[in-house]
Amino acid sequence: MSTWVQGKVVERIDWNERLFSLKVEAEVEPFIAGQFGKLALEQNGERVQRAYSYVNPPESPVLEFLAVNVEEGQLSPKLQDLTPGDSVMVSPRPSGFLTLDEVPAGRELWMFATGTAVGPFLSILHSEDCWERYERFILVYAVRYQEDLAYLEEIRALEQAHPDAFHFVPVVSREAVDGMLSGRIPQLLVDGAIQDAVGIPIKPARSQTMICGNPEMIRETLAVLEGMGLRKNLRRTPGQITMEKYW
Ligand SMILES: Cc1cc2nc3c(=O)[nH]c(=O)nc-3n(C[C@H](O)[C@H](O)[C@H](O)COP(=O)(O)OP(=O)(O)OC[C@H]3O[C@@H](n4cnc5c(N)ncnc54)[C@H](O)[C@@H]3O)c2cc1C
Repeated sequence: MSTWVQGKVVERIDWNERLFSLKVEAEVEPFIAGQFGKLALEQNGERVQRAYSYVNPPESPVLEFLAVNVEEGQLSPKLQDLTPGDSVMVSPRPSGFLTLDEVPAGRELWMFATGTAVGPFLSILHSEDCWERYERFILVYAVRYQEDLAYLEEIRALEQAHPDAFHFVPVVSREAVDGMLSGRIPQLLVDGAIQDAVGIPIKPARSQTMICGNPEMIRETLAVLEGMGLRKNLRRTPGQITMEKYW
C-alpha cells in the first residue's frame, strides 16, 4: 500500500468547544484494538502529520479518532475545522503496542487514561474477543472538567452490558461532581480511592494495568504502581504495567 491514503470525513462529533471526534472513511490495513494511525493535512505545501489512536474496534468499517484542539498546535486546530465531505490523509499502516496481545494474563485489567487517551481503551472494550481475556475490566478515565468526558453514553452502555465484568471510574480534577472521584489518578491510587470505588485491590499476582495519556500522569502512575510491586511489562521481561505516551 502507498504511504498515505485519502480519507473522507463522514462525521464530526463536538463533545465540547475543543474536544471532538472525527469519523473517517479510508482503506487502511487491519489493526489491533489499542493501536494508532496517523492523520495528515497539507499546510503551505508541507504534510503535517500526527499520531491518533483508533477509537473504533477493528471490525468497524469507519475509522474514528478522538482529538483535542491544542491551542497553537499545528495540526489539531485544522482537524477540528474539518466537516463531512472534507478530505484528510490517513496512514494505511497501524502502529503501537498498547494492545491486549502484549498484556500478560491476570484476573483484572486496569486501564488508566487521561483525556483523549480513553480512545484506545474504547477500541479494546468494543472489540469482539476482549471480554474473554480477564475476569474484570476497570476503566479509569481522568479529565479536568466533567464536560471533558467523551463517549459517556457508550461507556454507560458497557456498564449495563457487562455489569459484573466492567467497572467505570470517572475522575475529574478541577470540579467536584457527584458520583465521580475528584483529584488525579496517582494520588487517588496512593489513597486507595480508586481501588475502593470498585472494591478490587491492585496486586502483582492478579492485576494487569495499561496506562495511556499525558507523560506526567504516566510517570507518576508508573511510580505508584511500582511502589505496589508491579513492574513494567517488556517483551523480554513480562510485567504488569503496559504504557503509551501521547507526547
Ligand atoms: C502514540 C500516540 C497516539 C496519540 N493519539 C492521540 C489521540 O488519539 N488523540 C489526540 O488528541 N492526540 C493524540 N496524540 C497526540 C497527537 O499526535 C498530537 O500531538 C496532538 O494532536 C497535537 O498536535 P498539534 O500538531 O495540534 O500540536 P503540536 O504543535 O504538535 O503540539 C504538541 C503539544 O500538544 C499537547 N498535546 C498533544 N496531544 C495532546 C492531547 N491528546 N491532549 C492534550 N494535549 C496534547 C502537548 O503539550 C504537546 O507537547 C497521540 C500521540 C501519540 C504519540
